[in-house]
Amino acid sequence: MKIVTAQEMRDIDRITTERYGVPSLTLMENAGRAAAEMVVENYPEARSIAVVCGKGNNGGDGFVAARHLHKMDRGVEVLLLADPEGLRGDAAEMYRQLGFAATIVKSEETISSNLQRAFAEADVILDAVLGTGFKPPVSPLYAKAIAAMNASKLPIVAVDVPSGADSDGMQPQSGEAIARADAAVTFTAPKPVHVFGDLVRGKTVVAPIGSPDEAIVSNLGLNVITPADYAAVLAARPLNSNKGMYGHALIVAGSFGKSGAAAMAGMACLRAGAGLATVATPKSVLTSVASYAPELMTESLAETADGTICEAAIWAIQELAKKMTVLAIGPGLTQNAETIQVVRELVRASEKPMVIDADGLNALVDQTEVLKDAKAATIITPHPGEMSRLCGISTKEVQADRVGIAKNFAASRYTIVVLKGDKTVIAAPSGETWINCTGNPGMATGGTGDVLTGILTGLLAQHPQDPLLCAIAAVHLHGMAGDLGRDRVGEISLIATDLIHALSGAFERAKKSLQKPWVPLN
Ligand SMILES: NC(=O)C1=CN([C@@H]2O[C@H](COP(=O)(O)OP(=O)(O)OC[C@H]3O[C@@H](n4cnc5c(N)ncnc54)[C@H](O)[C@@H]3O)[C@@H](O)[C@H]2O)[C@H](O)CC1
Ligand SMILES: [K+]
Repeated sequence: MKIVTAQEMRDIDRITTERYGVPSLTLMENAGRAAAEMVVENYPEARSIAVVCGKGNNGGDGFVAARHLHKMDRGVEVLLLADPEGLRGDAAEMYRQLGFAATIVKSEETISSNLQRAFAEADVILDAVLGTGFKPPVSPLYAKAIAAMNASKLPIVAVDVPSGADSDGMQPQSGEAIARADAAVTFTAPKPVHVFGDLVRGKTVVAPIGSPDEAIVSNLGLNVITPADYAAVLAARPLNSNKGMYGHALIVAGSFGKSGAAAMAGMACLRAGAGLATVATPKSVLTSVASYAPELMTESLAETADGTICEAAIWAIQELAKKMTVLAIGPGLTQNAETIQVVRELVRASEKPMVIDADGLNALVDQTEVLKDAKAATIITPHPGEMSRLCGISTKEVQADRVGIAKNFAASRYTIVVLKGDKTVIAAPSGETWINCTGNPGMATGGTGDVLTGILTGLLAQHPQDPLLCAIAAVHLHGMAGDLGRDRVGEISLIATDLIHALSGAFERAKKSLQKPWVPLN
């Protein structure tokens, strides 16, 4: 789903009205109704809602939401931070249609006590103070309103954007002058703040309000991953399926002391739906990898004195690869000098699509040209540290421009880059770029990267012709599995195998979300 700027959103609204004949008042009606539904869905127990409205169209959405909440038998108090006479256009019309009296709070002296009194009687606050029309700095009156909302203990649902936030900001935002938000509903398409702002604690959803797809255009060139973007991966299988239809993945992984990385990648690959998964691993660790799960096949490789894959294994791996659909190289390999040579030779010569991760990437430091010359599609999955080594810059520099760095590397090495971390970036050689919003800090634990490699390889085994589709699907599902695992065991106790167990739930959640009109971003 495209990310659009505030100005592009205004253009989309205008074009929707001018070219597609949808009145702007209808857009506002749909937006306000979605906001009311978001409150009820997220807080079904809430009996009383305080709707705080500014004087622009964001406030207009608030009036519509208030009318609908009232119709849904909720107690509603509208707190209008302006003179009703000063309302214009659609917002003025929606104010007229409200159907009950609003409380006008426009004095800086009394606003705090007025809002405190209203909040004492409410269960939820709907924040409709400022939206995409906000120009900093926040006026003193609005600043007091935002401070009062933030000081209350109530959950806050943001209409469009948390008030006071920069809609177009591409970095995390914080500060006193921005409303905190526990949930947000935005309209038509997400703005950069919804993806990069780190302002909403809970769910952010995008509600369609009447703009046709053709009207949603953006020059940002950035997309956020949603299940609809990888629906092909979620499709039901034909009844006459056999395992040959879902590919055979070869995972070259593991070393003495790191058998778990190989096993987790292999299991995640199977849980992602690969027909068959074979883990090729040094002789001395084969038994431990094989004993992890009976469904995994294993191949024993010649090894160095350190129990890592040795150069003599290259021929055997290449022979094996001939029968495979896809290859993954990296989890738990170590940086043994011989093993590094194995990786380089495999990447150089492979004729099958490849996922390269972890020590597979460390082996390519100063050798990244090999990616450009690869015979088949490659997907690399570096974390920021690995990316910094591949690019010869510091991790801090990578983190300061994650999108730019991933895009450059993808275009110059002709590879798909999955730059991991909070808000994983996926960049394709074509310039197409995706951002992921699923996942949580609990996933910062050993082995979650191996699980991602496994999921990605499993999807690629099924869809070898579409590596970008597999990359966006794998990253989104992996984050969702992390969220489901977190809901079960908590952020602190989450471990990588929880993600493997939760992957089936992630597939189910993604499929379910295809049925809903609202698009969840996280
Ligand atoms: N498709 C859609 O996205 C739709 C969105 N809608 C909603 O409309 C707002 C944008 O409305 P707009 O009137 O352009 O702007 P705002 O309401 O966000 O704010 C403008 C309003 O506030 C004043 N203002 C601006 N900056 C400040 C400031 N620093 N301090 C105080 N006041 C400020 C300004 O003068 C204006 O009066 C969008 O977010 C959606 O919620 C529509 O409903 C239709 C479809
Ligand atoms: K708002």
